[in-house]
Amino acid sequence: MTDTVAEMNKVMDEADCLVNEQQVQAAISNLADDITSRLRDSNPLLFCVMNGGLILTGQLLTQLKFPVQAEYLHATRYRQETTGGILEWKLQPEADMNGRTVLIVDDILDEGTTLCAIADYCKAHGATEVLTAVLVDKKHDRKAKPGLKADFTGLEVEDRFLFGFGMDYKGYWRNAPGIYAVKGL
Ligand SMILES: O=P(O)(O)OC[C@H]1O[C@H](OP(=O)(O)OP(=O)(O)O)[C@H](O)[C@@H]1O
Ligand code: HPA
Repeated sequence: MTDTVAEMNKVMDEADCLVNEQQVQAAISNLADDITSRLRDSNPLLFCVMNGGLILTGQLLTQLKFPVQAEYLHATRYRQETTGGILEWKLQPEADMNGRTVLIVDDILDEGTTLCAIADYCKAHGATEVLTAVLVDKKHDRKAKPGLKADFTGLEVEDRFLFGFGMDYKGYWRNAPGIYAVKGL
């Protein structure tokens, strides 16, 4: 076993499970119901925010009960760190969003810098309405704008460094089937 694999297995062994798989699945189903009620007649263009939004988007999409046009974009600011830096666009959206309702789907709204920058980009490129959906909103008062919230939030979770269901710790454990907090962080 490589040192990294051993380290990451230790991270999981020592982590606190804050939300179990069943609770996450229930939150995703609730999100899907709320999004369906709000957007079923809006012909929205959905963007998955890679990489973290991958798992939520996949699980959400099959539960949305209307025809969805799904695309992706890639913006990142944490890389292998546990604090965020400057947002780097790795892939800007290619789809034409002029005159469209856009739904941005991501794993977490932490400080909210990422979602605000993506929403600004979409508005600047002609989207008439930009809505955001996240699995997790982290509870703290360091938001990019006071009181910042996503339009659709699955779960509110305490202010720890999280992994699982799309969220990574040093690039690992996005695949963890629950929401976990790293020991000591
Ligand atoms: O609300 P914020 O404080 O801006 O943080 C949230 C963002 O941070 C994570 O992405 P990250 O930069 O780690 O890239 P990744 O999705 O590739 O892991 C996460 O997936 C969100 O996109
Ligand atoms: O707590 C977190 N975990 C993983 N990725 C993140 N990106 C912002 N906050 C987090």
